[in-house]
Amino acid sequence: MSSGKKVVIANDQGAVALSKDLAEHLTRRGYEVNHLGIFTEDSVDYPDMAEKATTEYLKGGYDFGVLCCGTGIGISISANKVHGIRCALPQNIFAATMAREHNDANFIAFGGRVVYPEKPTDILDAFMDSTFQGGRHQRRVDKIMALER
Ligand SMILES: O=C(CO)[C@H](O)[C@H](O)[C@H](O)COP(=O)(O)O
Repeated sequence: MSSGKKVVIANDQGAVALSKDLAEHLTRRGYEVNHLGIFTEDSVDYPDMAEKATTEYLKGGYDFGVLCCGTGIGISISANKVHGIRCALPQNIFAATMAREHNDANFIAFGGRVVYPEKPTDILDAFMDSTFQGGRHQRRVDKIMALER
């Protein structure tokens, strides 16, 4: 993961308001945010947005990526098909912390039509303020990545 404070974010029509909130929050936290859209509720297909964001991320220089659709499910499934991407879909602050500490996730997904038990911005904070712990978790992440081959 890069040490740069740069994030790529993309969404479909199911999360226009949420992704705007998250992008603004990231900007307030000092991140350079590359928001690829969409910015209106005109219908797009979430795999296309996942592809755009992961392609941009893999060019390098990004700390992590954020993906949003109605549930977060379709866009995270799509992102996880891309070589080198580990996209988490945490349901709360605890899971977001673990996504980074144990899974070394490089993308986080949210659902704009989901009711979260905690503020999505707090869940995002937990993700970006946590660090991969390595050790036994490195072995498991290596095994995840070996599944791509
Ligand atoms: O991927 C999803 C579900 O897994 C998202 O919720 C999408 O945003 C949703 O499927 C889009 O639905 P829409 O009715 O076409 O807006």
